[in-house]
Amino acid sequence: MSLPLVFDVDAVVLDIEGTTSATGFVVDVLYPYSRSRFGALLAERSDDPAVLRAVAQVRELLGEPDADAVRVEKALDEWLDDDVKATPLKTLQGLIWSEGFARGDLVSHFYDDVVPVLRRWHGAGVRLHVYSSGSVAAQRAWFASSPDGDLLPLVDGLYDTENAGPKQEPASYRRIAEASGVAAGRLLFLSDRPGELDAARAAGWHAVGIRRPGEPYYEQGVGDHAQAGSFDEISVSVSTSGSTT
Ligand SMILES: CSCCC(=O)C(=O)COP(=O)(O)O
Ligand SMILES: [Mg+2]
Repeated sequence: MSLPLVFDVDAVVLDIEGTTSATGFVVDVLYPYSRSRFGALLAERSDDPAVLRAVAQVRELLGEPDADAVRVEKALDEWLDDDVKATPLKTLQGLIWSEGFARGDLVSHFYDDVVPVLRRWHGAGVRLHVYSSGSVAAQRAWFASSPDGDLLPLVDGLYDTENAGPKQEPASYRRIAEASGVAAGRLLFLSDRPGELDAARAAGWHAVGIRRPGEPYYEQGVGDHAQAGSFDEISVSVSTSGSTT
């Protein structure tokens, strides 16, 4: 095992897929669950403001202002096939999944090392935030319905591509720092994707790449970022002299 990575920060910001949780679970369990329900959602809840807004965003991304429900569903399915993290896809998935979690159809997944470490960091006064392409609604349901019970009390802030912006742009990380009231240099981002780590670092954050065998980005690696194979390899504390904005 490598030496622990040691950070004195006020908050840790967590990516979900590939970092706290298995991409395979998301793709094999959550994606089919949403795919089989898009048609009904578009047909039966076309007046729901969240659905209306997402459909408008799909049409805009397609450049097809008149796309009907069949065309919109086809686009959603194609984005799912290619794991495109399009905001309206994530919004509609979030609506479907949050209802699936509430009904007890779905239970989320966390790697074994994650929950004990999150509890330890939270107990030590480290603030925990989530920044995922999954929508805030999906994140809330994901943390509330874990195999270890409701983990939402551990989490202070939830950020997605709608309220923060794309994960590969430094401006999104600046927005999160501003919204959370934590100075950039007091934030640590954990993610499996090098482009996201680059963007966080460009915004002045600390960043650690999480590399788990079997994950899509494992072979590619995380460039010149510090890396860990599990959360156990990362030590986080909050010094009393830490400056927050
Ligand atoms: C509970 S979020 C579901 C996972 C998901 O749809 C997703 O796109 C996660 O992407 P991430 O940014 O966490 O890698
Ligand atoms: Mg990820």
